[in-house]
Amino acid sequence: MKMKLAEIAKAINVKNDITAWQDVEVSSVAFDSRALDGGALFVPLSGQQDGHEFVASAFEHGAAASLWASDHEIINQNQPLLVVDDPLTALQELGRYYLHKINPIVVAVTGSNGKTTTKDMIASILSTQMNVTKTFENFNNHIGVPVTLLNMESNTEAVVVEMGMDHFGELDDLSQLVTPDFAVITMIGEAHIEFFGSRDKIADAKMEIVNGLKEDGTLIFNGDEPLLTERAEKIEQESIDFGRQLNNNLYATSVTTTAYSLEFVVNEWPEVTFQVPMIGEYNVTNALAALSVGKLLRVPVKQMKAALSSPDITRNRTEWINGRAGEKILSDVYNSNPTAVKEVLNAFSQAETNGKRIVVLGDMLELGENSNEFHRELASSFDTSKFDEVFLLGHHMKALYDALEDSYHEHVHYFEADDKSSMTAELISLVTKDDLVAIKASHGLHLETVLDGLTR
Ligand SMILES: CC(=O)N[C@H]1[C@@H](OP(=O)(O)OP(=O)(O)OC[C@H]2O[C@@H](n3ccc(=O)[nH]c3=O)[C@H](O)[C@@H]2O)O[C@H](CO)[C@@H](O)[C@@H]1O[C@H](C)C(=O)N[C@@H](C)C(=O)N[C@H](CCC(=O)N[C@@H](CCC[C@@H](N)C(=O)O)C(=O)O)C(=O)O
Ligand SMILES: Nc1ncnc2c1ncn2[C@@H]1O[C@H](COP(=O)(O)OP(=O)(O)OP(=O)(O)O)[C@@H](O)[C@H]1O
Ligand SMILES: C[C@@H](N)C(=O)N[C@H](C)C(=O)O
Repeated sequence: MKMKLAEIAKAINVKNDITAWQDVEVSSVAFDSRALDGGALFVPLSGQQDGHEFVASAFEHGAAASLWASDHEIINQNQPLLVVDDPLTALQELGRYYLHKINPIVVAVTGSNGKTTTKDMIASILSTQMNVTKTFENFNNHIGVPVTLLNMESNTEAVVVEMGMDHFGELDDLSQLVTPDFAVITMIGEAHIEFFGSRDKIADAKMEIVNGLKEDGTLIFNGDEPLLTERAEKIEQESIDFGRQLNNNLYATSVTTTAYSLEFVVNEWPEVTFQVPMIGEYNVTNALAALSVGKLLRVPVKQMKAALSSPDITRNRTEWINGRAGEKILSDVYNSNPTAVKEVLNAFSQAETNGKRIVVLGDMLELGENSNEFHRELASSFDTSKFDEVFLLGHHMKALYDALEDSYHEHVHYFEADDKSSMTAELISLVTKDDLVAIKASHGLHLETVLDGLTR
């Protein structure tokens, strides 16, 4: 973004006189003084600490201006400060203003699983013929979405916005903020079910993404999910479905999978074979969602095929990386929930190896009162013929450990959540160059530290 403070002051109803700084130009927004580009507009947000404590540091690191909450006493009157009631609200209002100024096509993506991957695939497809801005990594909430909007360059033609939620009302707010032309729902799983109680309620919350959908907009949804099909039939806007069942608008045929790639044909283009360099048959479904958007925006199929053959995918989403001992690690440590774990284990079990298949799982969080049952149920994905060693970390994984002990004996290893170092040490002692390791846990377990131990 490039805007002068005079324009920003009007857009977000600034309380103070900024005439002295009206021609100061900002070229980005930032909420962390430790990670900002020169010329940024700093937005002091409240977390464990008050972001206002870091405004001076932001200026030292090159910020051109900063928002400032009106209930905070101004310490330095000589700096370009824009006084507002609430910096977060001001950030969102500025995002809305800038979105309407640039006026790109807006694609919003949500779903229990597959949001980030599908967002990346859509952006790769649209980038073959448009200037595209997409959500940075997983910046998908009430802070991340306005930051995404404000990251747009002035020539942006399409913005692909990932939208996350873990409570009712959050997608409503985000959808009303971005007013999408296309709203994509990847699937309904059990992520954050602790705050909803059922998948049915999760589906209700996910459908909030339609609340801001333009009248001539389109809902693109996973037609294999009855909870979505029954809700999509009730909306006013157009809706089209995708999925593996043959009654979908777009579906895949002749799918072949390896540990490193997927190959499939889609009903709409029987003469084309798509290749995606990723593991996990669920990524065929994500690709079908992305192809649905590309088709609606008339991207030529050859361009879509090329885009999916080398998509720009965010890290730590079922990606293969090399371990220090020569092993190959399937890293999926950003987050976890039952459907995602089952999908990854299924894919991992098909990966060829002359060595051992080692599974490392950390707790799946926010699953509510049935959490232990969700963890115990993962046992159905295990078989000593598929996986040779199992490492489990965290309080809830004890339920899975108890379920596997009789079949795995000394080949199942349990560790408390605060004992990652012991698990890492035992893993390192066990792994050899021919082995494959799959590693997955909820964000809160921070298994990336175990990954570091295996790769550094
Ligand atoms: C408010 C904020 O910025 N938080 C970030 C901060 O967390 P923390 O509370 O520790 O901040 P501090 O108290 O340390 O500092 C307060 C502020 O001061 C800034 N600051 C600090 C020190 C300093 O030297 N200079 C500074 O400027 C600091 O930046 C704070 O602004 O730091 C964490 C570590 O970097 C960040 O992770 C944290 O960011 C929060 C989580 C955030 O929301 N970031 C968004 C940009 C974002 O989109 N993050 C996504 C994850 C979003 C997510 O969890 N999505 C859910 C679904 C939606 C759930 C929704 N209900 C929700 O609440 O999010 C999902 O399941 O996907 C990401 O990071 O991937
Ligand atoms: N369509 C899908 N169906 C089921 N599981 C999926 C699907 N797509 C991805 N996954 C699983 O979810 C994990 C996270 O994928 P991705 O980051 O794309 O989803 P996300 O919705 O952004 O997740 P999060 O909300 O945790 O960031 C993958 O590594 C895989 O285990
Ligand atoms: C990323 C964040 N919203 C999230 O999903 N947290 C869960 C509980 C986790 O820690 O994995």
